[in-house]
Amino acid sequence: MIRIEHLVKSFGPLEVLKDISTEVDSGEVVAIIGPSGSGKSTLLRCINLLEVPTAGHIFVGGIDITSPKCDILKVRQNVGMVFQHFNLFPHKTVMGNLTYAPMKVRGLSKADASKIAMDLLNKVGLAEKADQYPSRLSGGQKQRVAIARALAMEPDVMLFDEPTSALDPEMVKEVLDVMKALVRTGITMAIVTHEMGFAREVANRVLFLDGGYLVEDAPPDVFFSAPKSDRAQQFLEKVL
Ligand SMILES: Nc1ncnc2c1ncn2[C@@H]1O[C@H](COP(=O)(O)OP(=O)(O)OP(=O)(O)O)[C@@H](O)[C@H]1O
Repeated sequence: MIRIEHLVKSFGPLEVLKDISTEVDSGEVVAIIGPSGSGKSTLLRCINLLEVPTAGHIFVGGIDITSPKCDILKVRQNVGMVFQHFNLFPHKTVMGNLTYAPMKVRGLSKADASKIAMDLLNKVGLAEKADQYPSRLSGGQKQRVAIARALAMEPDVMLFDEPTSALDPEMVKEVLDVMKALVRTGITMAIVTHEMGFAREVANRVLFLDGGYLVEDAPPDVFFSAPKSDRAQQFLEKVL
């Protein structure tokens, strides 16, 4: 579903991703972990072109999204993203947040977009909040709306950039539970996370980045119990 070939990303003279190659199969769930500043968010953001790679290629569903001919809006339609700070539209209701892009970008009628939105709000347990504005919601509820909003575009791939980092501890579980339910639907997911227990439980693979290098790419049982590199061992000693 996603193939990354020799990806390099620089910000001016600073090379933050260094020759990264990996693949994510359809239905796979990949956790991206590593120390602060190692390039995790930048890697994720390259997959929907929020960051434009400096070199290398990224294929999503067989399409080279790094080709100059590629339509960025089409890519983003197929690759949903959930951010740490929710990024909901503050002046739209929950329903308005969910129906905006499906109507504007996918050209759905209001009735069709509303039906998809209501199904999703039921799935994330927030149907009764459809007419509320984001400012009236808790952080956990906002993040569940953000997940539903991304899903309303019916993407093939979902990207999560530290989706629970900005939440109070008691709200982390409700968001992780929604994500676990999503995993069971078989959608392809890439998740930058500091939640090691969650990564261990739901991911098919762990990508460990350090200093812009993809240092390890392994199943969670292997990575967490017997990391190959010193760098991953040191990291795990600090976080587990
Ligand atoms: N837009 C930008 N302009 C310049 N430098 C950037 C930009 N975005 C990221 N960087 C730098 O790239 C490096 C990698 O950042 P990135 O946010 O990808 O790391 P991360 O592993 O996600 O970190 P964290 O866990 O702290 O979020 C850092 O040195 C960061 O300062």
